Amino acid sequence: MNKIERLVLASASPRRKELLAQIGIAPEIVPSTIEEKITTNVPEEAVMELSRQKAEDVASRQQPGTYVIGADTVVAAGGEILGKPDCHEDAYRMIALIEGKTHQVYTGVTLVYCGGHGNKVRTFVERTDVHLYPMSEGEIRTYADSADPMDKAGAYGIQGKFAAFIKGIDGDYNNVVGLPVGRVYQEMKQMFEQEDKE
Ligand SMILES: Cc1cn([C@H]2C[C@H](O)[C@@H](COP(=O)(O)OP(=O)(O)OP(=O)(O)O)O2)c(=O)[nH]c1=O
Repeated sequence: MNKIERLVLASASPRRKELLAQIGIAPEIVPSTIEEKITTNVPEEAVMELSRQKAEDVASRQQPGTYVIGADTVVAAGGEILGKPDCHEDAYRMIALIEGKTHQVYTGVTLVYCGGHGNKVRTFVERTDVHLYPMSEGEIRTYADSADPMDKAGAYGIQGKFAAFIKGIDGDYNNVVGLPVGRVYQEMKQMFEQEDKE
């Protein structure tokens, strides 16, 4: 992992930056400015598609030798894909849908290596199942009216006050917070090894 000439995180999410910092990676931050477009109802495919759009948008403005990381997180519940809520009412609706049950969190990640002769792209998706305790109407209302849900997929943050309602998870915790850093590291390592062979 010491061969990176330049690493760029195509994300405005402070959580993703912190998760990379936790494993000793300090990328430059260049958030993507594209309008995100989903062309599928399958959550795994949607997050991979969006992570790729973000990473490729930023990669198109980078010098050769740069690695770019793009990511996207959604919650899937009751056949619906839940992104960030539009307003507090929307947050209430999302939390009422997921309380007392199990839902899935998917994060799609795309790594782009900007080569001199075209880019190399690697995309993958990580899933975590999250089990929630039942919530009263008052608990849903208080949480939905707070600032916490507004910038988060599914209208909750496992890392904040919402922890009071988390019964357990199956899978990677960091994936729920927005970036499965263990998997990202392993995939980057494989990408570098491939570069070395070529
Ligand atoms: C479910 C869940 C999501 N989230 C966050 C992770 C993501 O930052 C956010 C989902 O929005 P995203 O669109 O994936 O990312 P973003 O808008 O924050 O940043 P960018 O598009 O620039 O990359 O929800 C939590 O922080 N905690 C949680 O428990």
